[in-house]
Amino acid sequence: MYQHYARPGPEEGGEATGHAVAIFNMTRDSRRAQVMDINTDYQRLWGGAREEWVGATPNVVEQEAANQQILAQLHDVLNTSVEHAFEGIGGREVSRRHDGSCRHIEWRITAMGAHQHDAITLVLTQRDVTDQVENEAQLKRLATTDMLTGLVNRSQFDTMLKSELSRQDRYARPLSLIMLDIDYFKDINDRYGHDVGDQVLVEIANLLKGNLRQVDYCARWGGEEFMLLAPETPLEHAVLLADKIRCVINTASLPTSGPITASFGVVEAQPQEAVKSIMKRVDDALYVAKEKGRDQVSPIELVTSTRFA
Ligand SMILES: Nc1nc2c(ncn2[C@@H]2O[C@H](COP(=O)(O)OP(=O)(O)OP(=O)(O)O)[C@@H](O)[C@H]2O)c(=O)[nH]1
Repeated sequence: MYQHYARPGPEEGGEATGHAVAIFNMTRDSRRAQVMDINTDYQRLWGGAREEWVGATPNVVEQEAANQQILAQLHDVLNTSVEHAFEGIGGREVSRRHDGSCRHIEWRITAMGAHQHDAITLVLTQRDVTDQVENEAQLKRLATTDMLTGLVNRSQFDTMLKSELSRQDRYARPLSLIMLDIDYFKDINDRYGHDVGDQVLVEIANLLKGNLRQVDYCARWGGEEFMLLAPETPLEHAVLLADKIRCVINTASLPTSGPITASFGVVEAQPQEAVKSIMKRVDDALYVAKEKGRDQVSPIELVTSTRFA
């Protein structure tokens, strides 16, 4: 719910503009918190007149139960802190402002002085960090998404694969990886132009998304290559899945005159297998599908040692 502040940061010393502030007190024997004063930004955030707030319980967060819980925890921390040792608590929550809008509010509570007559005066500071949270989310999306297709990109897929491999090891569950590559994609670009090529990639990405389970992962690996990761799926089922997608692509109505085909490599993760190893095996399997004439699925058992022996 909240965290202790180790030490105030450099910009956290005073009441910066745009910070909602409430000064309140709390007594040792009761969990009751009573507002002594508020600033206008606090009024802007929570509504109400200053006179209504004085004597009322401060709003750390909007939700009544969560607010009570924070104040109860604050009381416990204050009662167990050695005198002068309370460095503050804080957190970040989504709260509804008085105007009805939902905002990310960062808050912290620090002491204004030591206990006096068993009461302590505290300062609640709140800052609207919604823009910052949304910018961070947008940056994360940009860093992990392939801009053309909207699928996750290669580096994000690497992270997912690593984590799924360790989960598969931890719980000894099957996990399969499918790599697919559109056949003769260069010809599509050459014949219809790069824009149509891009459109084909987008439509195939949508077909992939539409034919996978929610728990499966789908990424654009680069160019005309895609990766599918299917948790809880042994090799035989992954081969069936790959073949279903192969047929879907074959029969899809795409912005080209003839059908488009794709080749598939399929492998199931081995116990304790490293990312590098499974990637090499799936790439080898795809190579076999291409060598055998394309428009087909090649599971790892069919990979002969001729190329890599
Ligand atoms: N339109 C478009 N083309 C791309 C994109 N990325 C890669 N390509 C093209 O994809 C083509 C891949 O060609 P190749 O690697 O020769 O493979 P291929 O023609 O599909 O042949 P096979 O894989 O052997 O069946 C190249 O012409 C690349 O320029 C992209 O984002 N958009």
